Amino acid sequence: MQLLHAPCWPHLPFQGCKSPSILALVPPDRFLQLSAINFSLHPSKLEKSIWVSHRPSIFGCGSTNATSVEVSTGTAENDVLKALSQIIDPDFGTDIVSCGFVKDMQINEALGEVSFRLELTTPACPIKDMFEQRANEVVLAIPWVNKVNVTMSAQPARPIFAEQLPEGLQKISNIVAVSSCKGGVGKSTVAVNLAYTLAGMGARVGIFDADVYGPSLPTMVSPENRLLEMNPEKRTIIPTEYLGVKLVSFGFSGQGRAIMRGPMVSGVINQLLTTTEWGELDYLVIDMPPGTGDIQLTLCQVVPLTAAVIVTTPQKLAFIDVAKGVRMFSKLKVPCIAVVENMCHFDADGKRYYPFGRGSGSQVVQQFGIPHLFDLPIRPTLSASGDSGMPEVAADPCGEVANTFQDLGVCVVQQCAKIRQQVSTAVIYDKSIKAIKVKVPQSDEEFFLHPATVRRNDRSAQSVDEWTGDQKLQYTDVPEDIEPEEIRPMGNYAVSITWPDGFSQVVCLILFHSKS
Ligand SMILES: Nc1ncnc2c1ncn2[C@@H]1O[C@H](COP(=O)(O)OP(=O)(O)OP(=O)(O)O)[C@@H](O)[C@H]1O
Repeated sequence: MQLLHAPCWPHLPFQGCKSPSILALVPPDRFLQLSAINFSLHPSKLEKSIWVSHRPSIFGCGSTNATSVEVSTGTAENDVLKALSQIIDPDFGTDIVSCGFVKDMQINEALGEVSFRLELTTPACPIKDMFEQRANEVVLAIPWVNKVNVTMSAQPARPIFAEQLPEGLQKISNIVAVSSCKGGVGKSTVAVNLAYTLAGMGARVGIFDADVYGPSLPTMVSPENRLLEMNPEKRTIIPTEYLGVKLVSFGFSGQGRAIMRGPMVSGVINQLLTTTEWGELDYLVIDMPPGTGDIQLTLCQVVPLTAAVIVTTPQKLAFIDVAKGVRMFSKLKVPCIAVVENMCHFDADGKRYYPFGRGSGSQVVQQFGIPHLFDLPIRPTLSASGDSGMPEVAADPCGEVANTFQDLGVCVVQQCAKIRQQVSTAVIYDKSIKAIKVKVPQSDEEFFLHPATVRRNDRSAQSVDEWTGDQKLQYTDVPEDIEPEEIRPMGNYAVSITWPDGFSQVVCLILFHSKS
């Protein structure tokens, strides 16, 4: 049988990580052959354990634990859950109960009082008010209910292998790269205004200006403190802040523009990014240096990027550059979620002009299957606000530019949540048939794995001696009827399975390219 070739995920911090089990992602027909072969072996002989099929797809912002309705199953609870299941998350196309948003339900049947929490993965969820309002409405419509108390919360998804990341990055839920392949197309303008839009939506946000040669951030914002402070004991950098957004740029280091060679630049960027005390952030927006060379590649490998937004201008020539950027992210397995076509038109004398031509953005969208395209017109105010140190979306939050950024912000929030959700809905435990169910997104196909086999195939240091490779966890140590207690997504490409003995098994989802 032909073996499958597994590409590595260079942007994930696997180095030094204690060999997690691998849920390899293979075409469904391969899965059955491989699983049969693997599972017929004694676990000590297994190199990689479980084989699952999966492809990236879907999006939304609810909690990512699809099996976590924490209620008993009395009639009253069933009434409430049934009512709540009428509410469909428009992004996931699934009801909020199946999505696992409903938590901590408490019911006092005698008084007709119901309380529960709707847990989302991001405080910036654009439809959180709709969820809250509809949840109140549908539960109040139950005949025996007199009072409903809905609380909203957000449980930001933890980054993959958080403990393996540099300390400063450990509490950042989503890292979004804003990239262009040419300079001067408006990448920094988009990065800064996107970041302030996300902050305006209620998220905790940081901006990292990774352009060492020509940092734009110091011009575009006006923090009181224009120099980064160091924590001398921890040897870390404390970001400066403007209008509630944390900021780090080489331009705030007091060293002006850099005259450095590529490897030095990479070193400086990585040091700035990873030694910063970012604290808890929902989104870190990275204003990437223009281009697709070593500096950009190294940066992508150091940080676990959730997604990328590509900025371009309408010229035909720009298309070629953008294509390079999309290919770079694709190689690094970072999903490109949106293209912003900047300076696409301007309005004058009641007419619309397209000074750089039309169609390059839509060509990118079509050719590379990027789902969203945003047009940003030429606006003197956008340029002026950039130069004045006050982002346009903050200066004029109801203006046309702010509206476009609001749409982009909603897109980023939804896409980031969906990227995580695809992992959580890809792997869940189906208690009724006592099997770990693995769903192939964008298809009806599913696989069922025997929980004991999954547990036995763990390859972490707790189950296998790291030095000798000898099996520590013996086949008979795992009861045949073991059931997982919880399956949680970790970052884009892994789930953590908690077992009754408290052991937390990290299982990676890795896309396989079949060499058939
Ligand atoms: N839509 C727009 N309308 C008017 N001016 C704009 C627009 N977008 C960007 N600009 C202006 O164009 C100039 C370049 O923009 P910006 O610095 O964002 O580009 P960049 O791609 O980040 O450039 P670099 O690669 O050199 O950092 C800035 O002065 C900015 O204010």
